[in-house]
Amino acid sequence: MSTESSIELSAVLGRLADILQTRLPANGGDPATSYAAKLFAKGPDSFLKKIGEEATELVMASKDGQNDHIIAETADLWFHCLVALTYYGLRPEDVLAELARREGLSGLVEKANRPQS
Ligand SMILES: N=c1c2ncn([C@@H]3O[C@H](COP(=O)(O)OP(=O)(O)OP(=O)(O)O)[C@@H](O)[C@H]3O)c2ncn1[C@@H]1O[C@H](COP(=O)(O)O)[C@@H](O)[C@H]1O
Repeated sequence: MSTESSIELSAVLGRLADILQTRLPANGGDPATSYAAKLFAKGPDSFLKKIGEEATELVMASKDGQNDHIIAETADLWFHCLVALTYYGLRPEDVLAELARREGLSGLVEKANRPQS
């Protein structure tokens, strides 16, 4: 992936997070006109349940192997994850920073170095 498209990726997520911020009850989000505001008004169980559902739908779409369906379900999952991040006062940039921190660190090595419990 080129640097340009990765910058656009961050920009899209950042813009969506900015919009979600305006949907919080404290910022005047209106459940009558906004799906995100409706989720925030209902409370965390509403969007946490959606994350579970969308993850399951992504698994099923992946099993079917239809790319457009996989993309749509991933978008739904990412959207609801962003709703959760916003609710908990976090930003997509926080997640991207964590992924950047992990860059080049093999998952196998990281797991082997975890403290024994
Ligand atoms: N990216 C999205 C987005 N992706 C998915 N969705 C909604 O997420 C829901 C997904 O739920 P399902 O597919 O399960 O549909 P459903 O079964 O009818 O949903 P439920 O009734 O079970 O809740 C649908 O209502 C989609 O429209 C989204 N809603 C909003 N956005 C973005 O968020 C912005 C703010 O949206 P509002 O808060 O509605 O103004 C929009 O401008 C968009 O950029």
